[in-house]
Amino acid sequence: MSNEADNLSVEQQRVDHVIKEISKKEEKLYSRATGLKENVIELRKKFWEDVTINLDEPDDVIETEASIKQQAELLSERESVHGKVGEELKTFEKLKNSPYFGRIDFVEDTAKENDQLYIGIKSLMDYEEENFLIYDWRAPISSLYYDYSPGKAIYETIEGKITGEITLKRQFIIREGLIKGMFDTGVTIGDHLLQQALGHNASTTMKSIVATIQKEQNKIIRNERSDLLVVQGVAGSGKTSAALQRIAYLMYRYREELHADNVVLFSPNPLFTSYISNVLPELGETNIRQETFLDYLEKSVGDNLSVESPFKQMEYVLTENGSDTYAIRMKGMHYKSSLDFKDMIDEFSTQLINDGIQFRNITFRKNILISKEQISDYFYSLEKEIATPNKMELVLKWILKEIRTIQKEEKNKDWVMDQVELLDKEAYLKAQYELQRQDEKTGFDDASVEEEYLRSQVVKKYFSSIKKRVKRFEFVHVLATYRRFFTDWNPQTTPEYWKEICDQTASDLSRKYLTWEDATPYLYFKGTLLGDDRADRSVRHLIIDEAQDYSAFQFAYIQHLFPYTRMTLLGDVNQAIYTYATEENPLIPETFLGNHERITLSKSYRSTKQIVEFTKYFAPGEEVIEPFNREGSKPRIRRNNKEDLAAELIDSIQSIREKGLQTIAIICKTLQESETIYNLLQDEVTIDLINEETYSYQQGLLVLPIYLAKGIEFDAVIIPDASKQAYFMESDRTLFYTACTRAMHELVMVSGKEPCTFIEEAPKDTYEMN
Ligand SMILES: Nc1ncnc2c1ncn2[C@@H]1O[C@H](COP(=O)(O)OP(=O)(O)OP(=O)(O)O)[C@@H](O)[C@H]1O
Repeated sequence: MSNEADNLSVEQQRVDHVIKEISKKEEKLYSRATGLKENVIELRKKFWEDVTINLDEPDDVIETEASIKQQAELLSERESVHGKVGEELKTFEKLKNSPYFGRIDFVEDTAKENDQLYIGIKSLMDYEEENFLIYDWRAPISSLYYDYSPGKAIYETIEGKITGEITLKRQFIIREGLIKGMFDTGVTIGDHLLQQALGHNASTTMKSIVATIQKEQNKIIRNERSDLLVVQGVAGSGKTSAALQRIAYLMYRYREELHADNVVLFSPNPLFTSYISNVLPELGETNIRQETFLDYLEKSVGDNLSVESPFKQMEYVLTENGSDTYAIRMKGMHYKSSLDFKDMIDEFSTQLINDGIQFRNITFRKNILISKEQISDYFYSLEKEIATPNKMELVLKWILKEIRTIQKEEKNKDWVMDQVELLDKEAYLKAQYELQRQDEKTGFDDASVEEEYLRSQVVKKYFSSIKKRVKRFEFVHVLATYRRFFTDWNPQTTPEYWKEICDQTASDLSRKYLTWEDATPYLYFKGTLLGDDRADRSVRHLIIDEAQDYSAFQFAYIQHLFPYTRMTLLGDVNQAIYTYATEENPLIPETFLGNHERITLSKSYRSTKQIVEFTKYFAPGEEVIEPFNREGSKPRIRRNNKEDLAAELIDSIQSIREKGLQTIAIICKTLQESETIYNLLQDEVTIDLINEETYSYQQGLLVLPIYLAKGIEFDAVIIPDASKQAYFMESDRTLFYTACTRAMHELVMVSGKEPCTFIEEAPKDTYEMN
């Protein structure tokens, strides 16, 4: 037998041994799980039998409550243990299929013993719980695997640095318990495995990359020192992948203190949220809070305002050029994205200390209980030095006190008696029961007491909704105050066309419509009046993907909302598709971030070498872009004449499918164009149109606008109109680049007679034209 075959046989024996150990442990755990399950079922069935219920005396009621609570706690504790055991069993199943993916042999300088370490998605001890059979990829020692090739190596532990030598580095592909591939690697984590990982077809959900994490990516994943980590990575360089493995790493590293709801990920669109939703569960971790920034803002806006999505804004920018209001809105968009506008809001807020905040009347049955003037007078009578949100708290307390007084007076009015007469039998019975209980103590017992009681119940019910609204600060008319900013106030310095911008904004606000460019400023302003949502103090880590799409103002607002949160920003300046609104974004070096650490990723893994070699010529930024060495065919330009676009597209789709590629995205500049293409093709082929409400997609043929394809990848991309008429402005460059870089294996661009200038920037030998 050759040496290689020998090695393979020894390694397979070890895999078999590990699987046997897992099976033994699984069996033991399984019987524990069965016991627990029965226990939980029994507890649920007998829940009420084991609770002592006695409501006769107040003391008995308290005792009953305690007894229910105790029983519920016991049940929930058992359920949670049962859940954990279930999770562990699932992990065992995964490990039986593929126990590990790597091995390193390491000789510590002090020990001189050759340790063989096998690395997989979870740690595993043998049945006797004495030796590690598998090390978790996140364990400190596992960093050796990602950071070093054979030779001298160091890793860090809590106790300090450990030095030694790696004598072997081996990678495995194990499926269903069988070694399908085994490679001893030199410099980086072998091309073999990476080639395999990248050569497959696109999937509708992202996969974890733990077996092939690259050294640069590992720096992002394991970074613990920075409060603000900024990653600029070219398209397809693994930013999202690194972000997700980083979350899994942090959850492992800080497992005692960091829970899934302490970590928030802002993603670019709902499709992306579902695209990445499997990675953490695949790694055995619970999913964290994932939302779009739009979702986040919408939750806090209130006032029945409708918020424009960034996608609608982009659609407006791309399709409404030429309308009367367009130029003004573009100017407004630009200004409202800047920190100058934030300063302007601060200036306005400072002035509101003296006057100008708008309040709402507190009304009840069409009568004003407390007028807005009274509220305003009370507010402005408070010490000027007290911060506005604190003054609002004081106003709130004052209003509630006033309402309590009014409530008492209201009780004796006629309308209350009318309502009492309309009460149902149940309310009367309840009243009698209550009064009987009180009677035992007070000795009261007559009809007037009952009436009194019922009156107070009716008034209480009617006033409770007012109180709730007061507690939500609805007495402050934030919208009207913000509107005054544009109608009644003259800032010291203003941008060009400020008057027109103001008119346009005021008219939108009158319609209760918040454009995307106004959404963040509005919430920031609301925070200056009412204070910000305290719940966000629980967020310990915030990860922002596609960070280049955030304006200076939006990012400053995020920092203001999460002052104690560690942040990781990941993005690519080349894909900054909102540059029409904001040229400043958090990824541009030294913009406005303050203290931060920056990591750059320049290798692109998603697309074939041919696609990267083509797209890099028209990439907007200066970043170095290196392709990973995976071969494919050159991008193709098809110069059709417009009349037979459908035939042209179907022909392209067929030739792509003949290569065995399944997920083909027709990526358009706008939703409008996507709908046209969809209508053109829907009778000929099965095709899905993706819009901003689409939350997931199936493999197959899709049509979608560029802004919804962000962060996602497809086997093949077809750009149905890559002509000079479609992409001609400088601001189209990032759009075109983003669309092209979604392709893993094939890129086809259909152009008219004149392909767009960006294509012309690439040397002719980087593409084929027919
Ligand atoms: N180390 C790796 N091992 C295996 N696959 C990888 C690795 N790094 C990246 N990839 C793959 O490359 C593709 C692109 O990765 P990812 O989407 O994370 O890149 P990105 O930088 O976020 O891209 P973009 O900014 O263009 O959306 C994915 O298919 C991912 O699985």
